[in-house]
Amino acid sequence: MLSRPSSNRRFFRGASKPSSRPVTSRPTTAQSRPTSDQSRPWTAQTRPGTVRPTTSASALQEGSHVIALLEGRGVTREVGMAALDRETGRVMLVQLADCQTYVKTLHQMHLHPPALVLVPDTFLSTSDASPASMLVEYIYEEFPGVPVEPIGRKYWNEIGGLEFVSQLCVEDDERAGTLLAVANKYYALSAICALFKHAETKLNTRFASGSLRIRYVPVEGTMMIDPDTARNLELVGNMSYKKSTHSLFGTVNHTYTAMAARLLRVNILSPITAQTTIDARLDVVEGRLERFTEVRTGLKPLNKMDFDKLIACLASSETKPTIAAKPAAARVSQMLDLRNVVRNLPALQKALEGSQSQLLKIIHEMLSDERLTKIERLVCSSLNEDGAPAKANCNRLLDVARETYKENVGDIFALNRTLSDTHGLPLSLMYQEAGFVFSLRTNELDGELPRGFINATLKKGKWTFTSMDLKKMNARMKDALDETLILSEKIIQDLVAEILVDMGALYKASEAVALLDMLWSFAHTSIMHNYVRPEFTGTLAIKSGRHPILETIKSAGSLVPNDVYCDDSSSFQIVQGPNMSGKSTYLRQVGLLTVLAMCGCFVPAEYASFRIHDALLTRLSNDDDMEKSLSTFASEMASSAMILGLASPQSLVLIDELGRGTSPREGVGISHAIAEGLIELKSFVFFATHFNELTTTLSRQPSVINLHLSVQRTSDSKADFGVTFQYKIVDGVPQESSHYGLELARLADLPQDVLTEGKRVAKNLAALHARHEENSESSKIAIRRKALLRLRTQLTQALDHSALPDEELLAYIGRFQVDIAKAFLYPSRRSDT
Ligand SMILES: Nc1ncnc2c1ncn2[C@@H]1O[C@H](COP(=O)(O)OP(=O)(O)OP(=O)(O)O)[C@@H](O)[C@H]1O
Repeated sequence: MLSRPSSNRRFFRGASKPSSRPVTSRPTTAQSRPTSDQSRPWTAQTRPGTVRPTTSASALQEGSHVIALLEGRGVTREVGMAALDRETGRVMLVQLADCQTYVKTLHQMHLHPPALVLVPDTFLSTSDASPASMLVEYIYEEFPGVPVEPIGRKYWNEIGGLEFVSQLCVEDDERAGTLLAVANKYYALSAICALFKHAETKLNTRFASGSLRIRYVPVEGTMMIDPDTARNLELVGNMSYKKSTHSLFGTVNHTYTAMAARLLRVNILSPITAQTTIDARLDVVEGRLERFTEVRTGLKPLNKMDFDKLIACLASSETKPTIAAKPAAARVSQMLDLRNVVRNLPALQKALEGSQSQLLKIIHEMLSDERLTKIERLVCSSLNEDGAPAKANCNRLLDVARETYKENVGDIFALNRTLSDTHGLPLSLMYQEAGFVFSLRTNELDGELPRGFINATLKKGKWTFTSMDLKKMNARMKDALDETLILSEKIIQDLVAEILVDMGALYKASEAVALLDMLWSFAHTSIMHNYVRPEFTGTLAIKSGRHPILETIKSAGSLVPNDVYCDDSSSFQIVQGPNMSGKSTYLRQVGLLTVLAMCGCFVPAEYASFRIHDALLTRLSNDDDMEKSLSTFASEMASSAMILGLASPQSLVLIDELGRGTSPREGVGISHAIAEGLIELKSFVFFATHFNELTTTLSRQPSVINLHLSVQRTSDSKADFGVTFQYKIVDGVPQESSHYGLELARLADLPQDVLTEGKRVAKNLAALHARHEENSESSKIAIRRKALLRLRTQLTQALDHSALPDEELLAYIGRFQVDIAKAFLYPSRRSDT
């Protein structure tokens, strides 16, 4: 899917007003969906299954968060958000200034997929005269099926929010920082207040004091990837293939624990921007994760474990506690899981002992917390191997209840023996939900059951029945059993209360294991697929880069590696080539490799250097616009507006074919205008287009570079359109004489004289165009400008990143002199690459 439906609404705001909707009903985008090939863009015709989503699939992962959102009414669109993961008990707070399309808020919501969204009641539509807020409209569109619930305005209270944070936030090293960070965040605090009020009153859940990991997330520390981009690049999921591995997440996910898989997902959707942190992660992966095997052995017993979920279960309790045997049994099983976790941590800690890497040292330290040993001792000494409380003597009442239970069971067996003797029948006992019953095979009963037996039923060749005495004994036994469990629950509750004091250590251990597991997964992937360590130099330079998802799908050797080079002097790259030549794949590869590198993972290439980007923004062609019955043009314009609004010099922008939905002349005009806007912003832009004219109209811009995907004419009739796709990126504009469109026309059996005339006109036009270009004074100026810009970038690069000795550096700089002289003396020898 990809289109931001609401953005289109914005685009046509004058034409149609968003409809107001009742709280529970959600718009169905499928209603007026056209058939799949109706008005399909021509470029997408025969593409075989590249990994591409085909349905809206807005939820990249099943939601488990309750998200409370509050928006300021001012011009700045300040949004506060509090998200509680119901499964893991993590709470995230964020406050940001958003734009008209709420792309940042939606991005944060995708990072914490919602199961329920809470908004102030005033945000929802009450009548046609008072429509729902735009933010709510966007949520309906982006997360169809997720309920949006109104919460009374009085519950959105800043002071109440701060009280909740200071009462519930776990006592650890980050607590003080969290309290400080949220102190002046009015919207985020109000949102958390409404969230916990809702948890108490509607979800019937209360959290123990100091038991939740509440964090304030500064949005600046991560690269912004809008939800459409995440879907189009198939970062965490794809809808074309059933196999979940056909996504970036699937490609690098070899994690054992659930926490690590979650961490990986969040990292891929919002990679980090702190270079020191990225480098620390890369150091670990480069050492191929010291003691790779030992770490794996330590992680294996934790397979599928979710510490966070476990800790959250321990920390939460029902607001109206029901003392019953069932929750008691669940508590016992949670304690057993906790025991497994704490028992297995020392193996991991040992595996990291004496590590060289700074990050591994920190993880080792987090796992060496003495409080973990204390918890282990506490749990192990409190539970038997079967999970029953071991400290029998610690509670006399429990002793008595257990004895009574045993006696009751003994009495039931004695009754069975007595009745068997009295009636001369081989009676046996069976345990059912309501307690014990007598049973007899049909062939063991000759005639009728003796008097005194009741409720006889025949099932699968067996009679089962009971007696009044047995019923009474069952009732006594069940009472004793319930009493045992309830008393055990009390003991476990006391144990939990003791553990809760050291909750911070458990959360820390969970974080440490998640990070270690994720890094192990990175190391494993880079060994398996031969990835290399990326550098961060400010220049995007990739040698023989491979599309990481395509690499796992294509047969060995069939994937063509490609190079990328982009710096300040070549920040706008026009990528051309006929249909199916690999343009989209090339663009996506640039995006995917950047994401991998910024997560701290190695990348599939022979060499790779990146810039740290603040945002990855894309307009990638997709078929889902059709499904959402949106005009291609409207969708393109909406995403372009979003990109122009958010892009900065630090952004990476990928645009695949603009201007498809309008006339060619308008298409060129609009593409040109958008391209100029992006050039001015100085973002790194990869711009795939079929409009040859752009290479001319943009040629005056010194930072524009032309590239194309090479194809070769072939006599092989089996080859597509009489050409072979080489999927290789090469410098410069494609040769006008190629005329692949005419080759295609030949296949369609156009008369020979029409083809010949077509070729003649196309050739003459190309020659005319080339002559004009060569002689034009302005094109000479453009070439000189380019040369100067390149010189400046090369000199800055050399200053910032060169590790060459002085002499070699001088020789290197000397070569720039030659290039610049050539550009000024022979400007007509174009070298725009
Ligand atoms: N480097 C490559 N190595 C091998 N196969 C590739 C490579 N790049 C692309 N392909 C294959 O070529 C097909 C077309 O690629 P892609 O969709 O990127 O082309 P395109 O030029 O964007 O096409 P269109 O203009 O029709 O959108 C895909 O199925 C893909 O698997």
